[in-house]
Amino acid sequence: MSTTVIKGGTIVTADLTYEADVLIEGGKIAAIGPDLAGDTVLDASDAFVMPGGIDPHTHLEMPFMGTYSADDFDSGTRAALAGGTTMVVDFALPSPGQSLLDALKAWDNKSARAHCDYSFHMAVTWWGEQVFDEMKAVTEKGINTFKHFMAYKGSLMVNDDEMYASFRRCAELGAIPLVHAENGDVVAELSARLLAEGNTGPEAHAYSRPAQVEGEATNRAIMIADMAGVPLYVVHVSCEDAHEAIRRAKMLGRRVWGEPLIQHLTLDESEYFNPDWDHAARRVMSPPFRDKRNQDSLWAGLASGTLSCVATDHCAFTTAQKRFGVGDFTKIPNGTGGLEDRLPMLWTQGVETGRITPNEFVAVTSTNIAKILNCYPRKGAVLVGADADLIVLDPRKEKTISASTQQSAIDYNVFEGKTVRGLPRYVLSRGRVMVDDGALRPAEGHGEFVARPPAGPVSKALSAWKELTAPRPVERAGIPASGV
Ligand SMILES: NC(=O)NCCC(=O)O
Ligand SMILES: [Zn+2]
Ligand SMILES: [Zn+2]
Repeated sequence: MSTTVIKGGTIVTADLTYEADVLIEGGKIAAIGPDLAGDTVLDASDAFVMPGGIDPHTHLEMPFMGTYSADDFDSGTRAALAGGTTMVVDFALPSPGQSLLDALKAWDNKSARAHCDYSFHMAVTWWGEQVFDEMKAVTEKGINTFKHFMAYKGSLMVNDDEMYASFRRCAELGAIPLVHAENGDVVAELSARLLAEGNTGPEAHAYSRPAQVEGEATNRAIMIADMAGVPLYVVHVSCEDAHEAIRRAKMLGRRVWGEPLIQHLTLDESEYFNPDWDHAARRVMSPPFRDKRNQDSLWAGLASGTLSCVATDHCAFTTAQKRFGVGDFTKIPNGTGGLEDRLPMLWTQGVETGRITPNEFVAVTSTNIAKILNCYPRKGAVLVGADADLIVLDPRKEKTISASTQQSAIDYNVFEGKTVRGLPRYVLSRGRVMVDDGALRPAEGHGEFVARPPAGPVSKALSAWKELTAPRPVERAGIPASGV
């Protein structure tokens, strides 16, 4: 079997920085140490060898708001690899009333084109006995995360009773619920009022989703998860109100994780006031971009560990698709891209500025989520036996982001014109060189599904604690527990 060696680099993991070569055989890391030899040699001098990025939040070819997101598993995973991401986790989305297993089949078909490894979260978009039953079958297929939308009233949103029932089921199965935390009832009211008052442009999207709707919903989801006895993962945390709820819960020992997006960390609400309608509409996403105070809160969360992972929520729509909402901001498809830009943007605006360390960079782009999703150390690690999903990141390699050179299928880039460093010299997916001296070498269909079993360490520990502290009847002499 032929071997590859990455030579002369500095290995950076979530907790260590040291010089060593990495030997790869059969798609796995076979040895780490000095003076290793292999059939193919990749030069990592003056560069960092890290676990490939894992993006836990993508929507590829997703049916949404009357259209489909424009990047599919072909262009989406090419974009991922070009930016140093070697695994994506996409959302299988049953339409209301649809079987979860049918939705999974549909996502399975789409993912056949993937260039890098992938996994799925399952969305709970409606509730009933069938969903309850199928959740078990879904976990048996290697999916241990279930997403709940607290917004998008009338389409994807679930109510509190449904969410509580689903969270209880997750607790029984050792699965983890995810939430999109915005108060969908309030958003619907505000949107209707704004439209009635003649606020029809993309800036009204931001007015309709103030930080309070996110803070309220985040706190509510945390409390419901605590009552259901299950950990909770909050996607796209964009503001201090939501971060504060997560921080407070963590300090009380609750098992909650928060995921900011690279867009919310680096782009602000002024984008919505741009006089060019297309410019503003291209940046419409939920939650919307916020002000500097909220951005500072997210950066502080990454540095302090109260926020855990940086994702993209990559859900890209073309300008033509965005124009569905001319005259009515509620019809602008919600979503932005970012898969190719997440790592270089975070390196440039996070590590180079000193907001986070290189080790924290690895933690929040790869290792933390691999642990949460229960696929560590197969993914997210530079360890003997781990999948050889690796990047050789060159801290001096520089580019200016431009839609004209991106892999994504859309006609613009929300980071257009930003100069970034920390680009991949090499990217390996299970040992196969996908980016070679900076050039993408795509391999459609190379990507494999990553099964993630339930009952990971945090789920197990929390169930043990909840069992130990569960309500119990008090034994009283002479008084029977049940009536006579
Ligand atoms: N975030 C967004 O605006 N679009 C994608 C769907 C979602 O995550 O809410
Ligand atoms: Zn969302
Ligand atoms: Zn999303």
